[in-house]
Amino acid sequence: MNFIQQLQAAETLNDSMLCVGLDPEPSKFPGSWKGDAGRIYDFCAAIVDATKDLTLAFKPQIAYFAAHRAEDQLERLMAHIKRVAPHVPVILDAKRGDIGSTAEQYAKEAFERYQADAVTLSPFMGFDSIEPYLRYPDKGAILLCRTSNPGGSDWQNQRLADVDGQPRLYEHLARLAQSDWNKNGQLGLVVGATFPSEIARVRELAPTLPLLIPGVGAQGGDAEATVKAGWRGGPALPADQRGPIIVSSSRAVLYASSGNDFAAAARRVALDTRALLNRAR
Ligand SMILES: O=C(O)c1cc(=O)[nH]c(=O)n1[C@@H]1O[C@H](COP(=O)(O)O)[C@@H](O)[C@H]1O
Repeated sequence: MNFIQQLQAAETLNDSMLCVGLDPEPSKFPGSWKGDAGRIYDFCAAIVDATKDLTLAFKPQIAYFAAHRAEDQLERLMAHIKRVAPHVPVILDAKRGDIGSTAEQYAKEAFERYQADAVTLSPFMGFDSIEPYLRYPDKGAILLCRTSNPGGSDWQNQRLADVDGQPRLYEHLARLAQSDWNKNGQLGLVVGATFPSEIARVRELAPTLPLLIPGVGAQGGDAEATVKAGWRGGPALPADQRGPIIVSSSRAVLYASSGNDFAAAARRVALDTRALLNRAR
C-alpha cells in the first residue's frame, strides 16, 4: 500500500481525519517523569496506545527528539507504532529542504532509518530538492504550502508579480504540486487550520492531494471551518478522487492533563476532536 492508500484505509477504519502530533516536551510530563528526557519514548508510546483507534495518522516532530539526544527513542517509537498500529501511517515532521545530494541523505533518514510513511518538506529550494524523496514511490512527501504561523504570510502570501490577480506564492506551489511536480502521485500539502479561506483555495487548486492541516487546538484554528474548507474537495470531482485531510493536533492532546491520567485525558480530547471534525463534514 502506498501512503495515500494507507491514509484512505485508516480514515475508513478509524472513521477519522484526526492526526495526533507527537511533540514530547519533558518539562510537561506528569509526576515523576517531569523533566526526564529518558521518558520520551514511554510518554509517546502511552499516547499512541491510547489514541491508535481514533487517528488516521501520527506525526512525530523530529526536533522534540533531537533536542534531547533522543533519536534512539524516536526509532523505538516508530517501531512501536508499526507494531501496535500497523494500519495508521506515520508522518515524520522534519520540514527538510536542501540540495539534491543532501536531500538524498534526509530521504534515507526519514524512510530507511525511521521507516516513516511520509515526511514534511520545505519546497523553497525547488523541485530538485524534492526529487530524491520521490525515488521512494510508496512514500508521501508533504510540502509546506500555506503554514499555520503568522509569519507564513511573509513569503507565502506574496504575489509572484506585484499586481492584483497574479497568483500568490502558495497558490503557485499548490498548482505545481497538483501537476508537474507530482511525478508519482506522492505529494501532499501543508495548509494551516488558522487560515480556512486559504485551505479552500488550496483545495480548489489541488483537489486530489492530501492536505496536512495543523493548527487546531493550541494555535486556535477553527476545526469546523477547516473541514468545511478542505474535506474531500469541491464539487468538481467524484468523492473517491478527492484528497483526504489530515487535521493535526499536538499539545491540546498530549497535555490534556498534567497528571498520571495523561493518556486517558489525551484519549478524551482525541475522541472529542474526532467527533467535532466528523460532524463538520
Ligand atoms: O508541518 C507541520 O506539521 C506544521 C506546519 C504548520 O504550518 N504549522 C505547524 O504548527 N506545524 C507543526 O504542527 C505542530 C503543531 O502543534 P500544536 O500547535 O501543539 O497542535 C507542531 O509540531 C508544528 O511544528
